Amino acid sequence: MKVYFSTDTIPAFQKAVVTIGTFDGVHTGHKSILAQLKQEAARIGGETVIITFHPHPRKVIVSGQPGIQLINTIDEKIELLHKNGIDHLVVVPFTDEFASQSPEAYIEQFLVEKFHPHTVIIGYDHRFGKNRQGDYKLLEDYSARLGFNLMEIPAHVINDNTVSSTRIREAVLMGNTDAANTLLGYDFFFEGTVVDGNKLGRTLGYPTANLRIENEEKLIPGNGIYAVEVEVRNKKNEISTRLKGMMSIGIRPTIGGTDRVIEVNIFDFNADIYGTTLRVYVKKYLRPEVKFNGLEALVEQLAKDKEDTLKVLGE
Ligand SMILES: Cc1cc2nc3c(=O)[nH]c(=O)nc-3n(C[C@H](O)[C@H](O)[C@H](O)COP(=O)(O)O)c2cc1C
Ligand SMILES: Nc1ncnc2c1ncn2[C@@H]1O[C@H](COP(=O)(O)OP(=O)(O)O)[C@@H](O)[C@H]1O
Repeated sequence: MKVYFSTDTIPAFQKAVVTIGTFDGVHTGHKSILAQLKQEAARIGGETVIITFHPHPRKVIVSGQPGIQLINTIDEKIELLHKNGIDHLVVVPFTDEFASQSPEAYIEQFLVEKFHPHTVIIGYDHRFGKNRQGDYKLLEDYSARLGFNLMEIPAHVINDNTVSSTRIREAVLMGNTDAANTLLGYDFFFEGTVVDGNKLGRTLGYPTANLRIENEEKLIPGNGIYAVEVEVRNKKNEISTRLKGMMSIGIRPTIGGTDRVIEVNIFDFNADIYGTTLRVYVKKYLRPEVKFNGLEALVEQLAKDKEDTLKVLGE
C-alpha cells in the first residue's frame, strides 16, 4: 500500500475505485467496506484508493468534540489498512480551509480533479463541504455529469459500523476487553514511552515500566488490572517478540497515589528499558484496582494476578 500525505504528491491512478472515511479502529465492520472496494476494483481492473483525513474532522470543526478519543492514531490506522491489501491511502490534511470549501468545490476540485475516480463508493450518510452541506444526492447529480460511477455502501453496513465504533470505545473504557477485541477483530493496543516511576516496584519484586502516552487523542482503557502482551520497541526501532505481562491502570490507592498511572510488569524479563516505546496489547481485564492494607497484601495480590494472567494467556 502506498501512502500519500498530500494530494499534491499522488500519481495518476488507473481506474481508481475510491472510498472516503475515517475508518477509526479499522474494525471487522470496516472490512466489509474494504471488501466491497476490492471486489469492485478487481471487477473493473482498477486500483483501490482510500481517502482519509487527519486530524480527525471532529477535531477541526469548532462545533465538534475537541476531546474525542480515537481507537487508532494515524500511524496505527496506516499499519492496519496496510494489512488489508489496499493499493493507495491518501491522508488529506483536514484544515479549516479544506473544511470551508463548498460542496461543489469539494467534488470538482478535490475529488474529481485530484483523483479522477472511475468509481466512488460511499455511504448514504456521507457529508462533505462547508457545514457538511454536501450529501449523497449532490454526488449523484455530479457523477452523471462528470462521468464517474457512484456506488452506495449498504445502509446496514454504515449503521452497524457507527454502532461498532461506539461500542468499541465504550468497551475499552469499561474494561470489557472481550467485546472490544471481538468487534475489532484484533487485540486493542496502545503505545507509551517508558518513564521514571517511584522506584518502588523493584523493591516489591515486581518492577513496573511506567508509560507516558504521547498521543493525547489515543483511547486508553479504563482503570483496572489487565493481562497483556507487550512488544519492546527500542530506539533503533527493533521490535521484541511479544512478551507476557500484567498491567495496572489507576491511581494506586495503596501507596496514596492521586495521579493516574499506566504500568506494566513484564514476566521473565530483566532489562533497563527507560526511554523505549512499549506497545501493549490488552488481552483481558482481570479486576478493579483495590486499596490494600499495606504493601504485603498488595504483593500477595500481585502474585495472584500473575497466576491469573498466565492462565488467561496460556503458560
Ligand atoms: C498487576 C498490577 C496490579 C496492581 N494492583 C494494584 C492495586 O490493586 N492497588 C494499588 O494501589 N496498586 C496496585 N498496583 C500498583 C503498585 O502499587 C505499583 O506497581 C507500585 O506502587 C510500584 O510503583 P513504581 O513503578 O512507581 O515504583 C498494581 C501494579 C501491578 C503491576
Ligand atoms: N520485568 C520487568 N518489567 C518491567 N520493567 C522492568 C522489568 N525488569 C526491569 N525493568 C526496568 O525497571 C523499571 C521499573 O522498575 P521500578 O522499580 O518499578 O521503577 P519505576 O518506579 O521507575 O518504574 C522499568 O522502567 C524497566 O526499565
